[in-house]
Amino acid sequence: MKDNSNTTVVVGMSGGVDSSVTAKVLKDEGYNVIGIFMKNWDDTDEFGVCTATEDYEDVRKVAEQIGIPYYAVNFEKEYYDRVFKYFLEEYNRGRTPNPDVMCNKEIKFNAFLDYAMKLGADYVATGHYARVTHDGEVQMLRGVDDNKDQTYFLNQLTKNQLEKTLFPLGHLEKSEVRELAHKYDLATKDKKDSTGICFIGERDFKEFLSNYLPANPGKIIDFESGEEKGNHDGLMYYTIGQRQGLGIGGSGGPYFVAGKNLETNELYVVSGYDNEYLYSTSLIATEVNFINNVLNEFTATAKFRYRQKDTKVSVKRIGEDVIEVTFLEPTRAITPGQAVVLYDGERVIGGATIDKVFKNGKRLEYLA
Ligand SMILES: Nc1ncnc2c1ncn2[C@@H]1O[C@H](COP(=O)(O)OP(=O)(O)OP(=O)(O)O)[C@@H](O)[C@H]1O
Repeated sequence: MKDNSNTTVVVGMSGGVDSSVTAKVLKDEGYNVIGIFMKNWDDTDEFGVCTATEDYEDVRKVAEQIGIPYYAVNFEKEYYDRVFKYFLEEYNRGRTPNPDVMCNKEIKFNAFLDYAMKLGADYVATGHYARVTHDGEVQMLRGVDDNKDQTYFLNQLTKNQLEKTLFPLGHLEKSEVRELAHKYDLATKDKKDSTGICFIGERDFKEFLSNYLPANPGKIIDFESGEEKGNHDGLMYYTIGQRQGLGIGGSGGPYFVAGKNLETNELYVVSGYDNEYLYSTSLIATEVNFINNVLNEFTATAKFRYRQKDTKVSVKRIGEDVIEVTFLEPTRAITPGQAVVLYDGERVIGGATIDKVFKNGKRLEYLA
């Protein structure tokens, strides 16, 4: 086996099963492993109890079981400035941001990675379901577990960041990771998977957001007939294509969110899942990140949201940081603020933020 004892890896340990197994696997491969827990959000509840304390307690147990040093660092300020502010600004603009993408770009593979490098680490590792190849030019590949692949959220990582990153779980299925946790009897072996917003966790989203942005109720309008259908609680609570939570029934439904008008504070809905107003044919995206070099025009497959099959697209660079993505077939519920992630088979080409959406060359202004 390769001698890894001179290679130091800092593992981001969340107190969850995936990062526990990550640390164990690397330790067994002979690396010099350090576990670090990040605290990026003050989640003290109304009783003064902080749930991060429990997670850190799990990090301690696992680190002691596998025999690695561990500690906690605080990036609350970085998280607030670089992720949370952006998150609020995007909602304010009527868009649906993706805080997990920003969190990976700015915190896990930036603030945290820098911190690890200053400690003298050669690599950072996380329990993400993705693969990175280091022989030859660095490339990012999808995780082999189709159901867990997290490359959608990692699309903003650059070659420089990936060169210093290991994803030891990328070639495993989630079920195999659980089995390993059981085999090694790790303290987190039966811990439930976390969901929710990166570092902020699971909460009542509406209530949470209303603490930061004033909710401004307004009218719900049938986009096709102009008819008033009811009232909404604030445009920020709705995303394109959504059905649930509109609170409108009656004739003509079911209704789906088709757009927003920030000036009049109106929410546009249309009737029927497959309504033509929910479909578009191309988009313009900004904040483009290509991991490896690309041509100015190429074909690829794309994901426009996390849980979605790939769609065939053609891509054209139209500015330093701007691409135009044209879909082979009209596509439903393309949402400004979300990421478009481009793939060449298993390989991640890169990603960008959806900015403007078009149908047959005409901009869909109503999407906000
Ligand atoms: N608080 C944290 N401190 C350090 N690293 C973290 C933290 N939260 C997440 N990470 C790292 O990011 C990876 C992906 O995070 P995500 O929130 O998707 O967790 P997950 O897939 O539920 O994994 P886990 O089971 O390890 O919590 C984790 O496996 C871990 O390596």
